[in-house]
Amino acid sequence: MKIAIGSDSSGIELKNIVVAHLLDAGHDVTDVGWDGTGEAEYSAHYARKVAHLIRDEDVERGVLICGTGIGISISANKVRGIGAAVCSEPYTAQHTREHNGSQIIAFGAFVVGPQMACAITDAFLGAEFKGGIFAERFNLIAAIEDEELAAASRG
Ligand SMILES: O=C(CO)[C@H](O)[C@H](O)[C@H](O)COP(=O)(O)O
Repeated sequence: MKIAIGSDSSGIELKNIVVAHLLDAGHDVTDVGWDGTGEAEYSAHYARKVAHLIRDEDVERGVLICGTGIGISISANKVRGIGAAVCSEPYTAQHTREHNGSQIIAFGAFVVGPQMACAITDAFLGAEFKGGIFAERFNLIAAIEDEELAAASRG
């Protein structure tokens, strides 16, 4: 599977572990940084890069890591059509793909250790969107975004 991954400075050690885990499993991984050189950007920067790769269909799924997973997931969710979910265990990671159609999983390096991070990632990648009633619910969420954008453009 084609997967993009990004983190801020707080998440870089865990990101490197997850990247190695994904490569071991045979995935095609695009690491958008931080790369450990120079000064790291705030997590929003890496969130946007991963979200754009998903939006442009260059990759199928994304993984984002910051200290808590919160700032980086909120940032990714600002990109139209993107669903990024913060998860601290595998059940929620599987569920958010199956029920919410999330394309990105996020977690915090201050919150989960390497084994849990890899288990969360595996559960997310192993799950598929169920469609049906969940597609109808997905569309209800998407409608909020569309209507808010339309309202903002009307001023
Ligand atoms: O982006 C975040 C929160 O919104 C992250 O959790 C950060 O990693 C956290 O705030 C720590 O930041 P720092 O600059 O690495 O100390």
